[in-house]
Amino acid sequence: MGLGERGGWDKSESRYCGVETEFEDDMPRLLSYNLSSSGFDFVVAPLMDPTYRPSLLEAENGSSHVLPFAGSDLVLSPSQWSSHVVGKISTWIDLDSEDEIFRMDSETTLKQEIAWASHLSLQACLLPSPKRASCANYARCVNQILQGLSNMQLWLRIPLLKTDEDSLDVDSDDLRDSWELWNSFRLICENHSQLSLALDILSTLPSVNSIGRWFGEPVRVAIVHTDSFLTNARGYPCLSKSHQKLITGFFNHSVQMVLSGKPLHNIPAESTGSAANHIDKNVNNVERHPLRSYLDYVGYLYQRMEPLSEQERIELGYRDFLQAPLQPLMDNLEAQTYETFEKDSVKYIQYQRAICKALLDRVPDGKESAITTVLMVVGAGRGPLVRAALQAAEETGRKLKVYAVEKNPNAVVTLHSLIKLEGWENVVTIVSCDMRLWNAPEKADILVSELLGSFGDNELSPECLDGAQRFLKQDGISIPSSYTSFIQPITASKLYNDVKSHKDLIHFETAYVVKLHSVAKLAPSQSVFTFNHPDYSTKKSNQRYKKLHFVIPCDTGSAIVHGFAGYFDATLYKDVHLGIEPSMSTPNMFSWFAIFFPLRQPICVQPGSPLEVHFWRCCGSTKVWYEWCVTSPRPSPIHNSNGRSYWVGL
Ligand SMILES: C[S@@+](CC[C@H](N)C(=O)[O-])C[C@H]1O[C@@H](n2cnc3c(N)ncnc32)[C@H](O)[C@@H]1O
Repeated sequence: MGLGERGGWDKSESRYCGVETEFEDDMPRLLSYNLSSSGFDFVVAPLMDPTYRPSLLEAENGSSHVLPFAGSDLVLSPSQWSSHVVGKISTWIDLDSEDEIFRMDSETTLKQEIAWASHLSLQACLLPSPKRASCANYARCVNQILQGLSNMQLWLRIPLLKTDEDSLDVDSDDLRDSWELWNSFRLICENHSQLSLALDILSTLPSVNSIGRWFGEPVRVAIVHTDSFLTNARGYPCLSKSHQKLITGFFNHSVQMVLSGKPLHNIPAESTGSAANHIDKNVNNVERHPLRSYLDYVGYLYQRMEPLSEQERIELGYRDFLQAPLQPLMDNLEAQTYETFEKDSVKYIQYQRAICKALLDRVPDGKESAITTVLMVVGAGRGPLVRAALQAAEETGRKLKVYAVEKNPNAVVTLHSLIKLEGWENVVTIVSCDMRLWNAPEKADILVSELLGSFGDNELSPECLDGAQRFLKQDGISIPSSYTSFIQPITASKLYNDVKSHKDLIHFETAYVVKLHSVAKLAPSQSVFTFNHPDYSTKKSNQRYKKLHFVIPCDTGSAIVHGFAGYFDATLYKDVHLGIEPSMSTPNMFSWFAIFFPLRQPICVQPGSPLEVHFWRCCGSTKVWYEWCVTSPRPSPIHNSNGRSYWVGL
């Protein structure tokens, strides 16, 4: 059973699907019935007889009773318990009941069952859904248990439910938005990383926006009820298009499935065996598990998914993994990093297209042999942009003189051998120097650079190009000619917990490079800072300040903001752009992941009411840094004041 976090969707893995069962005191029988021939990977089974109440038993037997657990620990091997059984905590418990005896019984039972599950080394227990909106005592007790828990996960069961605001009485006590229930529970439990979610998928689904929120939450399992299934023309269970999309989304996020409920479909006794039918037929007439056709359908949805591309496979290990940002000026990149960049052919194709257009604008047709364009690649690395420039010259028939300027002496070694190998000695001059300090022997027509970070200007492209602008002709062209950063609020429980695990302020005030995956994007991104090159304005400054208002769509419901995802888009030249802002990202380009600006305290936002955010780009004599804060719906502290935690050295 892949109950821990899986790396992600992978066709070579077996699927992980469990079944929810009734209490059965013969555990080995329960397992053999549901697993071996029936195809499930694990059972979600009650650990204790549901008729048991501590107070009744104590009254009858005093304290010397044996708890009515489902068999002793000896009935299964430790690995069977741990791989094939998820403990289902008694559903009758209500720790917020008005009835004190019942409440005490509930607490005792919860603790006894979890203690037993820990003794068995189960990987997870399913906690029943809170019975009421006010569930402080339940959450308090679970939090207490979490403090002493070794590795086990607690999956809080929550129905996937959100009603339209106007479809309920104002005074009704009915649950309107189950996310609120989850949110208050996990806040009381201080976002404990071993508290996660089991979502009950019902026959009616909430809006797409509202479902989207859950993808930023720690959903471990989706419990699909048989009554959520429709019936296809052949009498077999199937799911609506929106349910299919949801289940596929869960598969993509390593969420396991559990089937629950009684079979509601009368499967035709005889199957035709038609190839068009996706259901795996029981040709041998062996008695089938009553939920087998439901399991087959879920398996079919799994198999039907597009396999991951090679690039996605490579990136699997980076998903939702916080990476320390680069210090590109202070540090020198390693060969391995250059190699990764150089594999991204899409990036260089875009640069080549931009350089072609610039060359054609610079040198009109008919003047090809009369004019030599001086092109400088500043920050040339190991030479891929030099190659792109020379290919553009060949493509357009323009004559080129190239300077390759690079401050990393190790990359310069590679540049020298590349130029020899390619026979570019007569066209390319290598300059081993920081572009801000170089005294160029002549001025450039075209200045080509790629000094961009995930947030555009965060690797100090503006400061470096300010230094290089001195040797660009007055009418010269900079590629890129501009770049803009973007942010959007996100729910990102995993990232938040990872930042929090460091237990210090520094980590909450650092921007991380992350391959975002299990996040909910709560509103469209908005532009933050733009830089244009060249920039001859007299009051030029690279300091920036921007105030932004995000509005969470009304049908989303309330949501929690753990921080901001950051992106960039760069205009290389005219209509040639390159970037990672999701709505206009360059397809198949992989050089940049997004950036993540965390918040020290997650902020809950109501739909329709604005989230006001401030971002500053600050510049000192030795460093550049960002500061950020939220002012509405409630103020947050300023993050990274004076660049005390995170900065980029000049
Ligand atoms: C992101 S890499 C790009 C390398 C290469 N152009 C490519 O596309 O693969 C940026 C390069 O610029 C260099 N660099 C950064 N700041 C520089 C500066 N001020 N002067 C010269 N080179 C610089 C770095 O050492 C690094 O090799």
